[in-house]
Amino acid sequence: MLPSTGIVKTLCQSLKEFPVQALVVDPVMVSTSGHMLAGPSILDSFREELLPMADIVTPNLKEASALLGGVPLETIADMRFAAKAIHDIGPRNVLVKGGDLPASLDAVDVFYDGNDFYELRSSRIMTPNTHGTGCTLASTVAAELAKGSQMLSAVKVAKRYVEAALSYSKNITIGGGCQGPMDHLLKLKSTVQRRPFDPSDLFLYAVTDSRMNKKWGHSIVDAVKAAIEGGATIIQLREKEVETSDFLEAAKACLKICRVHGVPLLINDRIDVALASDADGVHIGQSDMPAQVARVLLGPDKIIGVSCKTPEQAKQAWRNGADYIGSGGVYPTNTKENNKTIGLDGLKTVCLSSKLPVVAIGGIGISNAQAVMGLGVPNLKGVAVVSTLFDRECVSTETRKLLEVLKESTKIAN
Ligand SMILES: Cc1ncc(COP(=O)(O)OP(=O)(O)O)c(N)n1
Ligand SMILES: Cc1ncsc1CCOP(=O)(O)O
Repeated sequence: MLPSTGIVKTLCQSLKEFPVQALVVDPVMVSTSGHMLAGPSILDSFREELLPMADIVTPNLKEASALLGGVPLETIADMRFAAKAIHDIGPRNVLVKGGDLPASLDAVDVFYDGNDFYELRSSRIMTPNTHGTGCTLASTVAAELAKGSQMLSAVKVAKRYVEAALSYSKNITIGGGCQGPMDHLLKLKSTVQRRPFDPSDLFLYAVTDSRMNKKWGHSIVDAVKAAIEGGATIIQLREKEVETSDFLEAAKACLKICRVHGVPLLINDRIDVALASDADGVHIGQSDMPAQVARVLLGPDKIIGVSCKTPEQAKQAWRNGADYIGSGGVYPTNTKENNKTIGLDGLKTVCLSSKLPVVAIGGIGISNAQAVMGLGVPNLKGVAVVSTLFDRECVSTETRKLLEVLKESTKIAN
C-alpha cells in the first residue's frame, strides 16, 4: 500500500470495478524501523474505504494504534483488543504484528478471524536488517493465498519465511546506515546447510522397508549405506513397524550418511520424526497429514512429496505446496496392500496434469524401468523402488544394476 490518500481512493475504486481473488492490506504508516511513512489524513480512507474490502490487514503495533485513534498497545491482551477492534472496521481477518512488543523474547503476532484468536510465535532474530519485513510478510501471505492456501496457513507460512529470511540475513552489511534490508533470496544461496531440492534427485529413489531389512538381516543404516553406494539419488525411510524412538535414532544416523554423500533423506508419513531428526523432508499419502499443514510445520525449505493417483490429487498437491509427486502403483506390488494399480496410462495422465516433478512407484524393477522412463513425459524424473533394492541380499549390487538400466533408458530417450 502506498501512503497517499489519493492513491488509496483510486485503488479502492479500481477494486470495486475489478474484484481480486484476495486483498491483503499492509497499512504502511510506520516502518519497522519506526519512521512515519504517512500522515494522519490517510487514516480516514483506510478506515472507511480500504479496510472494509480487505481479506486481511496486517498492521504493526504502531499502525494498529494509529488506526484505533492512538490507543497504547503494549501487551498481548492489548493486541487481541486491537485485532478485534480493527476487525470491527470491516476486514475479514486481522494480523497484529508484535515485532516491537516490549519485554518479549519471542516475536508474537495475534491473528483474529472474527471467531478465534491465534497467538503466532517465532523466535526474535536480533539483527539491524529488518527493513521490508512487513511488506515481505504481506506479500508472502498474498502469494500463499494465490496458491489456494487457507488464510491461517498462509499467515503461518509467511511468518516462517520472514523468520528464516531474517535469520539468514542477520549478519550481512548493506550500505552504511544503522539499519539494512533483509535478504529474500535465502533459497537461492549456496550457504544454506542443505542444497535446494533438485528434481533430478528423483532419478533413483530408494524407499526402505523394515520387514525386508529384517528378512535379510540388514539394519536400516546398512541398507541405506548400501543403496547410496549403489547410486541411489534420494532415500526415503518407510518404516511401518519400528518404535518411534528407534525410528528417530535410525533417521539421525541415516541423515549423517546422506549428508556426507549429498543425498536427500525423506521420512515417510512421520512429520514428527522428520522434524526431530532434521531430515530433508517427508513423503505423505492422501490420508496422511495434509500437505499444506505439513508445509506449515516443516517450513519453506523442506522437501514435501505427495502420493497422487489422479490429476485432481496432483493439482491439489501443487496448490498445497508439494515439491514433487509420487505416482502409482504403476504395476501390481506386494509391498503395499490393497494398492490400486494405475498403469502406465494413469502415470502419464498424472504427469501431464501437473507442473510438479513426478516419480513413478509400484512394482518397478530391472525388467520394466525402461518402459516407465520411456513414457517420455518431461516431468517424469525417475522411479521409486522398494523390493527391487531391499528384498535382496546385496542391496548395493541391485541398486547399481537398476541405475544402469535407468541411465540406458535416458540415452535411448535422447
Ligand atoms: C515416492 C513415493 N511415492 C508414493 C509413496 C506411497 O506413499 P503413501 O501413499 O503415503 O503410502 P505409504 O508409503 O505410507 O504406504 C511413497 N511412500 N513414496
Ligand atoms: C509404497 C507404495 N506406494 C505405491 S506402490 C508402493 C510400493 C512400492 O514397492 P515396490 O517397489 O516393492 O513395488
